[in-house]
Amino acid sequence: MTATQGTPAVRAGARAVRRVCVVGLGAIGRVVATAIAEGAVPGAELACVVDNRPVVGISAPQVTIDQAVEECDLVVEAAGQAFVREHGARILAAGADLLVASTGALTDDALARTLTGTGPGRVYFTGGAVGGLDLLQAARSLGRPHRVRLTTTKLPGTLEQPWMDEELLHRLRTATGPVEVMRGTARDVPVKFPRSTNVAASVALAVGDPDQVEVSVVADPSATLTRHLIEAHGEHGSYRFEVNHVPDPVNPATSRIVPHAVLRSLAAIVGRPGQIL
Ligand SMILES: NC(=O)C1=CN([C@@H]2O[C@H](COP(=O)(O)OP(=O)(O)OC[C@H]3O[C@@H](n4cnc5c(N)ncnc54)[C@H](OP(=O)(O)O)[C@@H]3O)[C@@H](O)[C@H]2O)C=CC1
Ligand SMILES: O=C([O-])CC(=O)C(=O)O
Repeated sequence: MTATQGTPAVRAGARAVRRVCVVGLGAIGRVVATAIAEGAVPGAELACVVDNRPVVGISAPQVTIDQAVEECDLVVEAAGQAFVREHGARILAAGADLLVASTGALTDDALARTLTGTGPGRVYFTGGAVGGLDLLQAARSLGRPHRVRLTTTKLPGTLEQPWMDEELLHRLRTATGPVEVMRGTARDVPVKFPRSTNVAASVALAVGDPDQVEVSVVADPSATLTRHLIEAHGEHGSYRFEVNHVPDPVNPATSRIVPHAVLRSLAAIVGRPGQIL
């Protein structure tokens, strides 16, 4: 480090307030954008928003994604896996960082390679609706766990998909108790339920291997709370994290906690001196 680089003034300058764009102003993005605009995240200001539909009630300009990459230096994605696939690399190449909520996109090895190979922007993901990922990530350095399992239980209506046949849809719609609608790995499942099982991909990112995470997706008409149960066992220990979330009232596929998890992730990325991060 040179003498100039080491001066407090220059170091403080490197921590300029981050100009944030929120993409997707739905259940997650609206809460996130509103909080940033209100100054709830020290170190971040809301520069602009991007959405497919006209946005009202947010005090930042709505722009195209092309304009956004010019105007911001951090994009918070709350739009969907397709957005990450389509625009992720361009955002990073333009020099903006990307905080991903739709982590299911990242279990595509080719896309993950492209994103990790593109810069100077950096890719972050939020833990979103699940907890314990920091510990699973830490445990990884002691060796891969033997078994990792995620069981996600949601209201049947939140799990209906265009690819489902009549028989499965009928089972979902007439269920009087829990029905397993898919069993697979964290590589297969988030692709099949792109708006409902990103959590599987988030667990996989923590564990380091989507093929190692066994996932069971359960529809349960009595699941007024969305449940995610993570179980991991290895030589170094065993872990069990269970969360039960109130769903968002407008989009019950998404848990109400998720925008707040995104805000927490953002706060850690843009953290200011004077905060314990
Ligand atoms: N990591 C986690 O734990 C979780 C992750 N998620 C992820 O976050 C995403 C957003 O969730 P949520 O807020 O509940 O979803 P919503 O459907 O409530 O909102 C998404 C918004 O993004 C818009 N949108 C979609 N695609 C684009 C695009 N290419 N460009 C601009 N705007 C776009 C949608 O518009 P339109 O409706 O017109 O397409 C909609 O307004 C989910 O799809 C899911 O992938 C969700 C929950 C938990
Ligand atoms: O919000 C949740 O509980 C989980 C969710 O939709 C997802 O992972 O895509």
